[in-house]
Amino acid sequence: MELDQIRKQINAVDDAMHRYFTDRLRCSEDVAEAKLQTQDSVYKPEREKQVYARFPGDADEEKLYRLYVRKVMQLSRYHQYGIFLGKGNVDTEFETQYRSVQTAINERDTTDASVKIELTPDPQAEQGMSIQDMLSVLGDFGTEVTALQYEGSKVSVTVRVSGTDALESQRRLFYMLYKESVTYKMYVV
Ligand SMILES: C=C(O[C@@H]1C=C(C(=O)O)C=C[C@H]1O)C(=O)O
Repeated sequence: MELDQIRKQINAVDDAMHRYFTDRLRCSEDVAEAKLQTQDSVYKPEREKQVYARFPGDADEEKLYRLYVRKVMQLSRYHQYGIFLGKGNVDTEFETQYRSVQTAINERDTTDASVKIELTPDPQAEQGMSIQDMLSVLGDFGTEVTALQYEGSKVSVTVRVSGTDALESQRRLFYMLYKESVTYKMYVV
């Protein structure tokens, strides 16, 4: 088959995947609404395990599909955190930390600030993401990581935040890290 023809097929598959992805995200929105009603949490590791378990094979297609679905679920959670925050549903502890970072950035002469996030990821990822997942998500959304330190079970990630607008645009990302870590502290350095 001609390369052009195969690429047309790929485009058609991409169109279908885009439609399915959007459908899945709509379902995820409905789940978020239901969770908001019952004050339930976004991340459900047991459910995610069930999702993987439906595709248990050892073939490359199955293994790669599980990795793909992993990313899809990460984005699905990110989307749900957006819905939670959009409805003002945010943990007080996070809000306090976020506000003090905001104030500190406001009080600076320059807009260029570094925010240090000290967190403890769950080694078994029962609570959420591993540090590798977190770095991957930070990278996905264009957050610049300027330092990374491992201190026992804790990790310190320093990120560049150029002003309060930049902070606001990263709020959801930081909230996701907060919700999916065992401990979380962020401050301007
Ligand atoms: C959609 C849900 O929320 C989260 C996202 C999931 C998904 O995208 O499949 C699965 C479990 C949760 O971590 C859910 O709880 O079903």
